[in-house]
Amino acid sequence: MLTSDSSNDNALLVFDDVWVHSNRPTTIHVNHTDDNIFKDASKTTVNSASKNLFSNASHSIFNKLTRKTADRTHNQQVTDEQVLIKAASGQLAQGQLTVLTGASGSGKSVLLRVLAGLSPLATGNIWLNVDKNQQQNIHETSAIEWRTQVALLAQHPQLIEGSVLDNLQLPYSLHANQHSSFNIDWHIKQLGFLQRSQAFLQQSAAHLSGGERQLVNTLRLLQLQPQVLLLDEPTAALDAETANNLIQLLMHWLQAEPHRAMLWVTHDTQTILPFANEHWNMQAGTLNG
Ligand SMILES: Nc1ncnc2c1ncn2[C@@H]1O[C@H](COP(=O)(O)OP(=O)(O)OP(=O)(O)O)[C@@H](O)[C@H]1O
Repeated sequence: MLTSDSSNDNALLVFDDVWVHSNRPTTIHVNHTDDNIFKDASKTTVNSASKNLFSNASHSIFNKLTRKTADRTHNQQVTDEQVLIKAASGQLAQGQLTVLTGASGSGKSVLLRVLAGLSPLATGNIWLNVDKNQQQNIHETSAIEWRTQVALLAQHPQLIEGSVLDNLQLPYSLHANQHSSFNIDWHIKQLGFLQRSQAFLQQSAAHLSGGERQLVNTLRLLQLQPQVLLLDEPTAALDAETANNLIQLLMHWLQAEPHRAMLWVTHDTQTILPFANEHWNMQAGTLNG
C-alpha cells in the first residue's frame, strides 16, 4: 500500500487502492412479486359463479383488484451497483508522460474523471505533492482548488457561442481564476506550434471543426497552468499533422516546468507511445502498471 510518505520523491500525483462504483438506475419489468394478487385476480376471473353473486359492488372490487395487479406489474427502477474501478494504485511522476491504454469500456475515462475530482471514489486515496512542503489530499481539498491543479481535457469539448478568443478568455471570468490574467502573447506563441495564424482567434466557435474545437479546448486548459494534465484521447478527432502538432505542444508544455505530469489515454499507441515514460493498461476496471 502506498502512503503519502512511501511514495516516490518524484511523485506528483499519487493514488492508492481506488475503487469506483456506479449506482446506475436500471429499469426492470416486475411481474413476480405479486403472485398472490394474480392468484386472487384469476380466481375472481375464473369463478364466474361468485361474480354473479356479487352484482355491481363485486364488479367494482374485481376491477380494482385487476387494476392493482396491472399497477404492480409496471416497470420498476432499481439500482444496479457495478464496480467500475478495482483497487487502482499508481503514481504520476514529475516531468513524465504516462500513457494509459485498454479496451473500450475498460474504465480509462472513469479513472481520469475520478483523479480530476469530477466523479466520486467509493474508497481509496488520491493526493497531490504540490511542492516539497505541501501535500493536498482529494478528500480535504475543495473541488475547485483540486481541479485548477489536476485538469482534465475531456474527449468532447464544450465551447460557448462567440469567437475562439471569447472561449479562451472565458475561464478568467470565473471566481477561481480571478488572480490570473489572460495572456494573448502566450496564445500567439502556442498557435505558432499549431501552425495557426492569429486570425484563428477571431473565428466563430460555431464553425470550428471537431479537431479545431479540441485545439481551443487544449489552449483554454493549458493557459491556467495546471500541475497535472489528464488527457482523454485528445488527438482522436485530429488529422495526422494536427495531431503531431498538438503532441509537440503538449510535450513542450510538460518540459517547460519541472513540476508537471501528464496521463494520456489513447487507442493510438503508435503515435504517443514513443514519447511515454510509463505505459499502463486497463482491463475490466483493473489497472496494470
Ligand atoms: N457515470 C457512470 N455511471 C455508470 N456507469 C458508467 C459511468 N461512466 C462510465 N460508466 C461505465 O463504466 C465503464 C467504463 O467506461 P469508460 O468511459 O471509462 O470506458 P473507456 O475505457 O474510457 O472506453 P473508451 O475507450 O471507449 O472511451 C463502461 O461500462 C461505462 O458504461
